[in-house]
Amino acid sequence: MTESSPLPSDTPDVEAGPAAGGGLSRRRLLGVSGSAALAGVVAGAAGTYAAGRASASEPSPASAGSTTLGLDAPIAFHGPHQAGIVTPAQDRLHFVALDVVTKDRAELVELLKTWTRAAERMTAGAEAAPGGLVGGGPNRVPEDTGEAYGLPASGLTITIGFGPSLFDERFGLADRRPAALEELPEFAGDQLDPRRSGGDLCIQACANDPQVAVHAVRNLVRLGFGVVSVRWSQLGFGRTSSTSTAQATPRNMFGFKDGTNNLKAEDPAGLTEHVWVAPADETGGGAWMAGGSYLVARRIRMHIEVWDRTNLQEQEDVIGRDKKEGAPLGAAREFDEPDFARKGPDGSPAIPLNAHVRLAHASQLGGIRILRRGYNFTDGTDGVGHLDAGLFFIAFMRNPGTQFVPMQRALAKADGLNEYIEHNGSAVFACPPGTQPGEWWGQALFA
Ligand SMILES: C=CC1=C(C)c2cc3[nH]c(cc4nc(cc5[nH]c(cc1n2)c(C)c5CCC(=O)O)C(CCC(=O)O)=C4C)c(C)c3C=C
Ligand SMILES: [Fe+2]
Repeated sequence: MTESSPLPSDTPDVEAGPAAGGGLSRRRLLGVSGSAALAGVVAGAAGTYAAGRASASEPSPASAGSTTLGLDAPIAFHGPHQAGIVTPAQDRLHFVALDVVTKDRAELVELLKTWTRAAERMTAGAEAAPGGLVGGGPNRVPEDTGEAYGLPASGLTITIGFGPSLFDERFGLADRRPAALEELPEFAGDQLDPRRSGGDLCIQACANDPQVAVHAVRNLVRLGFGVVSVRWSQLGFGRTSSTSTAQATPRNMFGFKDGTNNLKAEDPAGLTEHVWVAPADETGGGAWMAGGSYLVARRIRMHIEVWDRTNLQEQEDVIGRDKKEGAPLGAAREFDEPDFARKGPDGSPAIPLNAHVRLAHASQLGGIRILRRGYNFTDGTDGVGHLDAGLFFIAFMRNPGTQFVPMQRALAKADGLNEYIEHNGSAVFACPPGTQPGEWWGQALFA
């Protein structure tokens, strides 16, 4: 975190990614004096990364690690899409859903402008506002809360979304609500808690340092005092997806590799087809959402004490992959294609009919895919001796009604996992496209 006022000059045609493959840190940025110099460093670093992604030196999945991915480095804020969607998933999450408490449209617009400027700064490794920590002098409230001062940018991304409830009568947005932005229907088995669901706005802050992610949300909430109030929030301590082939697949709280067959940044055709809203999408929301994406969040409690008393064969049958390697049952390696027709030694399907990966696979769902970007969570205990732990499921897609909804319906109906999990929070948001320098989040929506 630095004091200077960066104006990150990004490469608009490059997907948001680590702006410096070699680990540019806030400590190194601290050695650069002046905002122009800092902006130059960030811009140059972005160029380095853009060149590196296509080069032969890109890390292989096996070698992907903190050094090669530059986990301290800043991620480019500007671009055609918001960062934090196909950005290689960072390790930590702070997600917050907010309600707008003002009735004044102008106040909301002003906040979105202020938030955009603060997000540009914080993702570049700077304080939320110039002179944040102490620059206002002893008689003023500091403009930055301070807990990330001296920490590197840590790959921070801040992604904003607009919930269906924002498009009611309050702000004159009713006729701008995309048809795709509907509250999710109730699914079989849902145990949703309204205190963990919904919201007018969301902010997803991801970083490789939890303090940096929490600092980002805290400062945006602080800036929104009197305009927005926090409805619910969720911390995530470990990613449960890979969104880049350069990342090793992480494990979820059931001990299984999660994110193997995910959409990845290196598959632009797949992202165009399944993730980014196209200008011509009739349900997408029109021009203001083109290049954006829809975010579905589900807080899924995992009954790990029950799972931990379940034998390995049953665990693998429920998922449809082996626990150690992550290979589809009947195959040998993690990235082998699942063969759903294959029979096991006893003549029954090698991947059971109610296995999670069979029911969620595109081949069983008319080609539907989503980009998963969830996090493990543990929120203490439930008062009767069980960990309140699970998966904070986040997924991005072009249309929740034709992607998440049919997929979750299929899972809710037959998934063997249902015995071990419970969905207790739910929300959907429209994440507008990325911004260019000088623009602000949602500018085209409020135009
Ligand atoms: C509606 C979408 C999904 C929900 C909800 C969901 C919950 C959930 N998943 C796991 C664990 C795993 N999921 C895996 C694969 C997988 N999951 C979904 C969708 C949802 N999961 C998809 C589309 C896929 C890919 C299927 C395929 O094409 O093969 C896997 C296997 C590894 C992988 O490919 O990621 C695991 C493990 C849990 C524990 C969970 C709820 C708590
Ligand atoms: Fe899954």
